[in-house]
Amino acid sequence: MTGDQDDTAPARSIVLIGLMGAGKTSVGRRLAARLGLPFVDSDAEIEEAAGQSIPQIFETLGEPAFRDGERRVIARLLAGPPSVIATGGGAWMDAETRALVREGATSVWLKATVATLAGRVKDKPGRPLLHGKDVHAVLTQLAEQRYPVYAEADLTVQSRSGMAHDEMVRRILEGLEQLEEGQ
Ligand SMILES: Nc1ncnc2c1ncn2[C@@H]1O[C@H](COP(=O)(O)OP(=O)(O)O)[C@@H](O)[C@H]1O
Ligand SMILES: O=C(O)C1=C[C@@H](OP(=O)(O)O)[C@@H](O)[C@H](O)C1
Ligand SMILES: [Mg+2]
Repeated sequence: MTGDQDDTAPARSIVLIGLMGAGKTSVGRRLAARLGLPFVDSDAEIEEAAGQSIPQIFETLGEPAFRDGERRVIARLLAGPPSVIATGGGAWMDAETRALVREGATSVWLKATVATLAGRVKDKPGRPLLHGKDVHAVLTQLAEQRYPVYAEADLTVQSRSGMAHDEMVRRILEGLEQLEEGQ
Protein backbone atom coordinates (compact mmCIF):
# COMPACT_ATOMS: atom_id res chain seq x y z
CA MET A 1 0.00 0.00 0.00
CA THR A 2 1.40 3.44 -0.91
CA GLY A 3 -0.03 6.64 0.53
CA ASP A 4 -3.79 6.84 0.20
CA GLN A 5 -3.80 4.40 -2.65
CA ASP A 6 -5.39 0.98 -2.33
CA ASP A 7 -3.30 -1.92 -3.62
CA THR A 8 -6.29 -4.03 -4.58
CA ALA A 9 -7.37 -2.14 -7.69
CA PRO A 10 -10.23 -4.02 -9.38
CA ALA A 11 -9.68 -5.81 -12.69
CA ARG A 12 -12.87 -4.39 -14.18
CA SER A 13 -13.88 -0.79 -14.68
CA ILE A 14 -16.27 0.82 -12.22
CA VAL A 15 -19.08 2.75 -13.88
CA LEU A 16 -20.85 5.39 -11.82
CA ILE A 17 -24.47 6.15 -12.66
CA GLY A 18 -27.15 8.36 -11.12
CA LEU A 19 -28.97 11.63 -11.55
CA MET A 20 -27.34 15.03 -11.99
CA GLY A 21 -25.69 16.07 -8.72
CA ALA A 22 -25.29 12.52 -7.41
CA GLY A 23 -21.51 12.97 -7.30
CA LYS A 24 -20.48 10.78 -10.26
CA THR A 25 -17.83 13.27 -11.37
CA SER A 26 -16.55 14.62 -8.05
CA VAL A 27 -16.75 11.39 -6.02
CA GLY A 28 -15.58 9.35 -9.02
CA ARG A 29 -12.34 11.31 -9.26
CA ARG A 30 -11.58 10.64 -5.58
CA LEU A 31 -12.55 6.97 -5.86
CA ALA A 32 -10.15 6.53 -8.79
CA ALA A 33 -7.30 8.14 -6.83
CA ARG A 34 -8.02 5.82 -3.91
CA LEU A 35 -7.97 2.75 -6.14
CA GLY A 36 -5.00 3.90 -8.22
CA LEU A 37 -7.11 3.70 -11.38
CA PRO A 38 -7.43 6.28 -14.16
CA PHE A 39 -10.50 8.51 -13.91
CA VAL A 40 -12.55 9.33 -16.99
CA ASP A 41 -15.79 11.26 -17.36
CA SER A 42 -17.95 10.58 -20.40
CA ASP A 43 -19.17 14.21 -20.50
CA ALA A 44 -15.59 15.53 -20.56
CA GLU A 45 -14.66 13.02 -23.28
CA ILE A 46 -17.62 14.10 -25.42
CA GLU A 47 -16.74 17.76 -24.93
CA GLU A 48 -13.17 17.11 -25.98
CA ALA A 49 -14.19 15.10 -29.05
CA ALA A 50 -16.74 17.71 -30.13
CA GLY A 51 -14.62 20.73 -29.21
CA GLN A 52 -17.78 22.15 -27.58
CA SER A 53 -19.29 22.30 -24.10
CA ILE A 54 -22.28 20.09 -23.21
CA PRO A 55 -24.72 23.05 -23.44
CA GLN A 56 -23.28 23.98 -26.86
CA ILE A 57 -23.62 20.39 -28.08
CA PHE A 58 -27.27 20.29 -26.97
CA GLU A 59 -27.89 23.61 -28.68
CA THR A 60 -26.06 23.09 -31.96
CA LEU A 61 -26.37 19.33 -32.51
CA GLY A 62 -29.37 18.46 -30.32
CA GLU A 63 -29.88 15.88 -27.58
CA PRO A 64 -30.15 12.83 -29.91
CA ALA A 65 -26.68 13.58 -31.32
CA PHE A 66 -25.35 13.98 -27.77
CA ARG A 67 -26.83 10.60 -26.80
CA ASP A 68 -25.22 8.98 -29.84
CA GLY A 69 -21.85 10.43 -28.89
CA GLU A 70 -22.35 9.36 -25.29
CA ARG A 71 -23.04 5.75 -26.31
CA ARG A 72 -19.93 5.64 -28.53
CA VAL A 73 -17.66 7.31 -25.97
CA ILE A 74 -18.72 4.92 -23.19
CA ALA A 75 -18.19 1.89 -25.46
CA ARG A 76 -14.67 3.16 -26.19
CA LEU A 77 -13.92 3.78 -22.51
CA LEU A 78 -15.16 0.29 -21.58
CA ALA A 79 -12.83 -1.23 -24.18
CA GLY A 80 -9.85 0.53 -22.54
CA PRO A 81 -7.92 -0.33 -19.36
CA PRO A 82 -9.79 -0.67 -16.04
CA SER A 83 -10.84 2.81 -14.93
CA VAL A 84 -13.39 4.63 -12.86
CA ILE A 85 -15.87 5.90 -15.44
CA ALA A 86 -18.26 8.71 -14.46
CA THR A 87 -21.17 8.76 -16.88
CA GLY A 88 -23.67 11.53 -17.55
CA GLY A 89 -27.02 11.02 -15.81
CA GLY A 90 -28.82 9.83 -18.95
CA ALA A 91 -26.23 7.34 -20.18
CA TRP A 92 -27.60 4.34 -18.28
CA MET A 93 -31.00 4.79 -19.94
CA ASP A 94 -29.50 3.43 -23.16
CA ALA A 95 -30.06 -0.34 -23.39
CA GLU A 96 -26.90 -0.91 -25.45
CA THR A 97 -24.78 0.94 -22.88
CA ARG A 98 -26.33 -1.06 -20.04
CA ALA A 99 -25.57 -4.33 -21.84
CA LEU A 100 -21.94 -3.32 -22.44
CA VAL A 101 -21.46 -2.25 -18.82
CA ARG A 102 -22.99 -5.50 -17.54
CA GLU A 103 -20.62 -7.48 -19.71
CA GLY A 104 -17.38 -5.77 -18.78
CA ALA A 105 -17.68 -3.55 -15.72
CA THR A 106 -19.24 -3.06 -12.30
CA SER A 107 -22.03 -0.50 -12.16
CA VAL A 108 -22.61 1.65 -9.07
CA TRP A 109 -25.69 3.82 -8.61
CA LEU A 110 -25.05 6.89 -6.49
CA LYS A 111 -28.55 7.40 -5.12
CA ALA A 112 -29.86 10.57 -3.52
CA THR A 113 -33.19 12.26 -2.92
CA VAL A 114 -34.37 14.94 -5.33
CA ALA A 115 -34.06 17.53 -2.54
CA THR A 116 -30.39 16.66 -2.02
CA LEU A 117 -29.67 16.72 -5.76
CA ALA A 118 -31.52 19.97 -6.34
CA GLY A 119 -29.55 21.63 -3.55
CA ARG A 120 -26.31 20.63 -5.25
CA VAL A 121 -27.09 21.55 -8.84
CA LYS A 122 -29.36 24.58 -8.65
CA ASP A 123 -27.71 27.78 -9.84
CA LYS A 124 -24.86 25.79 -11.38
CA PRO A 125 -24.53 26.26 -15.15
CA GLY A 126 -23.60 23.50 -17.59
CA ARG A 127 -26.64 21.22 -17.38
CA PRO A 128 -28.90 22.03 -20.35
CA LEU A 129 -31.79 19.85 -19.11
CA LEU A 130 -32.07 22.14 -16.08
CA HIS A 131 -31.33 25.47 -17.67
CA GLY A 132 -34.12 28.01 -17.02
CA LYS A 133 -36.37 25.27 -15.58
CA ASP A 134 -37.82 24.41 -12.20
CA VAL A 135 -34.91 22.21 -11.10
CA HIS A 136 -36.88 20.33 -8.44
CA ALA A 137 -39.69 19.53 -10.92
CA VAL A 138 -37.33 18.34 -13.68
CA LEU A 139 -35.35 16.17 -11.27
CA THR A 140 -38.57 14.70 -9.85
CA GLN A 141 -39.73 13.71 -13.33
CA LEU A 142 -36.31 12.27 -14.24
CA ALA A 143 -36.22 10.35 -10.97
CA GLU A 144 -39.58 8.75 -11.79
CA GLN A 145 -38.35 7.66 -15.20
CA ARG A 146 -34.84 6.67 -14.29
CA TYR A 147 -34.74 5.29 -10.75
CA PRO A 148 -36.34 1.94 -11.69
CA VAL A 149 -33.63 1.53 -14.36
CA TYR A 150 -30.77 2.80 -12.19
CA ALA A 151 -31.90 0.15 -9.69
CA GLU A 152 -30.55 -2.50 -12.07
CA ALA A 153 -26.98 -1.45 -11.14
CA ASP A 154 -24.74 -4.04 -9.45
CA LEU A 155 -24.45 -1.83 -6.38
CA THR A 156 -26.45 1.08 -4.92
CA VAL A 157 -24.82 3.55 -2.55
CA GLN A 158 -26.92 6.17 -0.79
CA SER A 159 -25.64 9.74 -0.78
CA ARG A 160 -27.07 12.26 1.68
CA SER A 161 -27.07 16.00 1.92
CA GLY A 162 -23.97 17.25 3.71
CA MET A 163 -22.17 13.93 3.36
CA ALA A 164 -18.47 14.42 2.64
CA HIS A 165 -17.13 13.18 -0.68
CA ASP A 166 -14.69 10.91 1.14
CA GLU A 167 -17.54 9.31 3.11
CA MET A 168 -19.13 8.40 -0.22
CA VAL A 169 -15.82 6.92 -1.38
CA ARG A 170 -15.67 4.87 1.81
CA ARG A 171 -19.22 3.58 1.31
CA ILE A 172 -18.54 2.67 -2.32
CA LEU A 173 -15.36 0.77 -1.41
CA GLU A 174 -17.24 -1.08 1.34
CA GLY A 175 -20.05 -1.97 -1.08
CA LEU A 176 -17.61 -3.17 -3.73
CA GLU A 177 -15.87 -5.37 -1.17
CA GLN A 178 -19.18 -6.91 -0.11
CA LEU A 179 -20.13 -7.45 -3.73
CA GLU A 180 -16.85 -9.28 -4.34
CA GLU A 181 -17.27 -11.43 -1.24
CA GLY A 182 -20.74 -12.44 -2.40
CA GLN A 183 -19.48 -13.60 -5.81
N1 LIG B 1 -21.25 13.61 -1.31
C1 LIG B 1 -21.22 14.91 -1.58
N2 LIG B 1 -21.08 15.81 -0.61
C2 LIG B 1 -21.06 17.11 -0.87
N3 LIG B 1 -21.16 17.66 -2.11
C3 LIG B 1 -21.29 16.83 -3.11
C4 LIG B 1 -21.34 15.43 -2.90
N4 LIG B 1 -21.47 14.86 -4.08
C5 LIG B 1 -21.52 15.87 -4.97
N5 LIG B 1 -21.40 17.04 -4.38
C6 LIG B 1 -21.37 18.36 -5.03
O1 LIG B 1 -22.48 18.43 -5.88
C7 LIG B 1 -22.10 19.04 -7.10
C8 LIG B 1 -22.43 18.09 -8.25
O2 LIG B 1 -21.59 16.94 -8.16
P1 LIG B 1 -21.06 16.18 -9.44
O3 LIG B 1 -19.91 15.33 -9.00
O4 LIG B 1 -20.81 17.11 -10.56
O5 LIG B 1 -22.32 15.25 -9.76
P2 LIG B 1 -22.69 14.47 -11.08
O6 LIG B 1 -21.44 14.26 -11.89
O7 LIG B 1 -23.28 13.20 -10.58
O8 LIG B 1 -23.70 15.33 -11.77
C9 LIG B 1 -20.63 19.38 -6.99
O9 LIG B 1 -20.51 20.73 -6.65
C10 LIG B 1 -20.14 18.46 -5.91
O10 LIG B 1 -19.02 18.97 -5.21
O1 LIG C 1 -29.03 13.53 -16.81
C1 LIG C 1 -28.74 13.85 -17.99
O2 LIG C 1 -29.41 13.49 -18.97
C2 LIG C 1 -27.50 14.65 -18.22
C3 LIG C 1 -26.55 14.71 -17.22
C4 LIG C 1 -25.30 15.49 -17.35
O3 LIG C 1 -24.24 14.86 -16.61
P1 LIG C 1 -24.20 14.83 -15.00
O4 LIG C 1 -25.15 13.75 -14.54
O5 LIG C 1 -22.78 14.51 -14.67
O6 LIG C 1 -24.61 16.18 -14.52
C5 LIG C 1 -24.90 15.60 -18.82
O7 LIG C 1 -24.55 14.34 -19.34
C6 LIG C 1 -26.05 16.18 -19.63
O8 LIG C 1 -26.26 17.50 -19.18
C7 LIG C 1 -27.32 15.34 -19.53
MG1 LIG D 1 -20.89 14.65 -13.91
